[in-house]
Amino acid sequence: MKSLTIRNLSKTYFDVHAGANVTAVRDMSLEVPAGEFVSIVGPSGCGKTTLLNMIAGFIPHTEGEITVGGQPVKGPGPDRGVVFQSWALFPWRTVLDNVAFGPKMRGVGRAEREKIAHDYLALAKLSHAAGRYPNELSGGMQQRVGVVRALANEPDVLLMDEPFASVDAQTRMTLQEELTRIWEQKRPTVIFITHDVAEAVFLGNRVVALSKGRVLEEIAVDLPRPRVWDELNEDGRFKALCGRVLQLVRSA
Ligand SMILES: Nc1ncnc2c1ncn2[C@@H]1O[C@H](COP(=O)(O)OP(=O)(O)OP(=O)(O)O)[C@@H](O)[C@H]1O
Repeated sequence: MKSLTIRNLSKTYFDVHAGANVTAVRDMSLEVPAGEFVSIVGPSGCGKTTLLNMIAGFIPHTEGEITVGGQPVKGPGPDRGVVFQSWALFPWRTVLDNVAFGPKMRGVGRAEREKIAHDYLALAKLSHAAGRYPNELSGGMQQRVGVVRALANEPDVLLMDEPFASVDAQTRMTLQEELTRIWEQKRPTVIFITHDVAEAVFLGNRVVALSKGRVLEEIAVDLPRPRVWDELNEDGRFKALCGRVLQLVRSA
């Protein structure tokens, strides 16, 4: 697993509609030690997705530096896995082949990549769906497969942009519990963007609140793990942390 360092990072877009520059990320610095789970919250337009896209190497930054394991990010790479809200599985491949696709691209042989895929599907309690096609799965299951597919690449850094936003509340809670469980076993470094304050606190070791392209405040989440909703729903510390993060987001 690798650390992530963001130093004095800025991103300015040229907005063709307004005919002017827009600064989406402004002199931002953030240190994420290897294996940490960081949740990122902030109001719409504060630069969350821009930040994630720069870490992924999908878009260039204007100023500053991003390093993963000490190496500067110059473009996309297998050390960083990305999961978006729209999961876009390959519809013509089974669940197993979707999950095995990343290892296949890395040149892993069939037997080995299928073993990797089976292991990750088992971790996410999806073994029964291995032979199905995406259109035979519910939205929540597709979302889980999307997460598992990213994990099967064993990235050092996992970048997640509101991956559970479009599933029902019940499924979302299950996905959150599964993600924390898998993270505890594999310990990738995670950057998780969400608008959901309770989700940010439930998942993270730390919640970073952004405002207008800058880090507004960082809040350590010292709740014990494993975290399960039945316990945390009643936990005074959890509620207090959610209250604090909500206040920050509203003031941002
Ligand atoms: N390709 C682009 N061209 C011009 N401006 C852009 C572009 N992408 C984003 N922006 C602007 O940059 C700012 C930050 O956008 P970004 O999508 O990173 O915010 P966000 O925090 O992820 O928002 P949301 O929570 O609504 O997804 C916004 O003002 C947005 O309009």
